[in-house]
Amino acid sequence: MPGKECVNLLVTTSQGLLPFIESLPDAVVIANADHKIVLVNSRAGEMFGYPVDALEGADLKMLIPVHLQDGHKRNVKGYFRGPHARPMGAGGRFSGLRADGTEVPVDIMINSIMLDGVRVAMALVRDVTYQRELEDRLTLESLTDEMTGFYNRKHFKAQLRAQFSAYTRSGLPASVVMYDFDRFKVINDQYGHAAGDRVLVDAAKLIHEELRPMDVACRVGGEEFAIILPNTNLQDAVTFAERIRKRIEQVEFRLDGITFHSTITVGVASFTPADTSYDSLMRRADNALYAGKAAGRNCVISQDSLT
Ligand SMILES: Nc1nc2c(ncn2[C@@H]2O[C@H](COP(=O)(O)OP(=O)(O)OP(=O)(O)O)[C@@H](O)[C@H]2O)c(=O)[nH]1
Repeated sequence: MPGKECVNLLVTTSQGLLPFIESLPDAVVIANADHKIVLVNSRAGEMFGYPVDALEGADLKMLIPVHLQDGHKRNVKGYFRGPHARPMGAGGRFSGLRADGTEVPVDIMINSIMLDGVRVAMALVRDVTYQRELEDRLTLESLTDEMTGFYNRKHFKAQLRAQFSAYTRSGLPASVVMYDFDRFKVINDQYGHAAGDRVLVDAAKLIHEELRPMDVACRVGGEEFAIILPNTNLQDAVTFAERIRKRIEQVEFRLDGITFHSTITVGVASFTPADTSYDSLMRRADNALYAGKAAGRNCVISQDSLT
């Protein structure tokens, strides 16, 4: 057969290959076209929590989490139709299944070899728990406002876009509650910037207590915030907005023995059938907020009140 894979194809025996795969720092799992494990190194046994002889001869699915098993079996079949060296999972995230039922995040490189006269796939499996945790932390940091712990504007837009898709697909309602602190400049001027920061941080904690797990609280500007309330109609969003407005109004903020108060003005908007993108909802929430400022602040205005 012509082609690169044939030039590189390793032809060997289990006995000949074993010392080499035992010398590798990664787990090695070799499987045939029938989805059976034919050879593993002891590192694979350690990684997956099985004795080596419990793995050899077993179905490969015992190392694959249930939700990935079907796709994996199809991929193995496809692989044997045109085997070549490549990473598995095509840039996606893959994980293995340990004997104790936990998952181990892995990166896998596969190649085809001839082993004991049979074409098999040899997988080098690397535990990437540390890298995945780091990746997840960096992703979260890139979407989060450090001061308040709320998400940032970038995440707000991405989430609102996703909510708009869900709304257009299935009519699932969603609302946005946008709030801005009143005369915040006065707090900064009167008590100092640290006092202003204290208000932003403590108010975020307090509002966080009012959220459901599905709600997405974001800092969209200096002292401007927006909360996405999925599966929430305008009336319920207004009730929520009124609740947080009252909580902020009642709280006594403290810094270095000094106490002070603050209030917020809130604009509320929900998707409507006329919306062609999430932008129009944002505009309505913004307009409602500014109508509230014009009306004297410390109040909740919904899109229904806009003319
Ligand atoms: N302490 C602190 N102040 C901030 C932060 N971000 C923005 N600000 C301040 O927030 C103030 C916003 O002022 P304005 O836009 O005039 O609004 P305002 O004084 O709240 O008045 P209204 O919104 O009209 O009620 C400015 O003084 C900003 O410097 C922050 O992270 N910390």
